[in-house]
Amino acid sequence: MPLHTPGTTHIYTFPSTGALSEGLDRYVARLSDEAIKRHGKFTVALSGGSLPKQLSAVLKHNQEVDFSKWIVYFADERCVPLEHEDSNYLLAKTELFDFVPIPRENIHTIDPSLIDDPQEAAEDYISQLAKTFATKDSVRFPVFDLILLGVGPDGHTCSLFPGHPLLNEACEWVASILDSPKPPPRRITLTFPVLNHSHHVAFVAAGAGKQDMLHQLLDLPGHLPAQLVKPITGTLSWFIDDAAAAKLTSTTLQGLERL
Ligand SMILES: O=C1O[C@H](COP(=O)(O)O)[C@@H](O)[C@H](O)[C@H]1O
Repeated sequence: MPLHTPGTTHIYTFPSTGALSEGLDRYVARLSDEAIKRHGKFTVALSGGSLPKQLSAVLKHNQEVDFSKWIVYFADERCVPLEHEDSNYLLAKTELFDFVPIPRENIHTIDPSLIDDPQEAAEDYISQLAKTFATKDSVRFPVFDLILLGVGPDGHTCSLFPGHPLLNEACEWVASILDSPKPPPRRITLTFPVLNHSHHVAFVAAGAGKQDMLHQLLDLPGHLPAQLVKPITGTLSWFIDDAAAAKLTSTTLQGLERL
C-alpha cells in the first residue's frame, strides 16, 4: 500500500463494514509501527461519531500494535463532562481505550473543569498540544502522524461546519464553537491548518447514509469542509464501503483501490 507519497489521495473501498475495519486496522498498525520506529511515539487525533466503532472493531484485538507509545488527542470534542453520552472521549473509551493499553496520561481530553467556557477549553487544549508537539519557525502547527476523520451528511468534519466562519481560521491550532448546527452546540475543534499539516489524514465513511455526501465530495468540485482537507505534504486517504460508494460516478469508481 503506497502510504508515503506526499500530496497523494487514495480512495480504498471495501465490500463490507467488517472488511473496512480490517483494512483500517492494517493501515493504522502500519503507520503506528513506522512512527514509533521513526520518533518513538505515535501521535494520533481521533474523531467521534461513527469512527471509533469502525476503528476499534479489529484494532482492539491487535496485539502487535505498541499502544503504550500512542499519544492521543481528539480531532474535536463536545463541551460536556467526560462521562456524558455526547462526549467523544467517552465513545472512544468504550469502543477502544477500555481494550488497549494506551497509558491514561497519553490520552488528552478536554479539561472537564472548563466546559462552561469553550474558549478557555480551546486555549487549554492548545497548551496540551504544545507539550507533545515542538514547533519550528518553518512549521508553526502540530504535525500529527495520523488524523482520523469522519464526515457528516452536510459535509462537516471535526466540528467544522459548512458556511461557518471557523472555516477561515488560519492561525489558531484549536478553536471553540458556540453554535454548532449539530447538537451539542458548544464544542472545540482542531482547525484546518492543523489537519493540513498532518503526515497522514484518513476519512472513514460507511453505509448507505453517506452515499449522497460522498458523491458530492468525491465526484464534484466544491468547498465543503471535508473538501478543504488537503494535507500540504502528507497523504489523504478515504476508507469507504461499497454501500457508501454506490452513487459515485464511473470516473471516480475507476480510481478506487481495493486493499
Ligand atoms: O459531530 C460529529 O460528527 C462527525 C461525523 O460523525 P458521523 O457519525 O457522521 O461519522 C464526527 O466526525 C465528529 O467527530 C463529531 O463530533
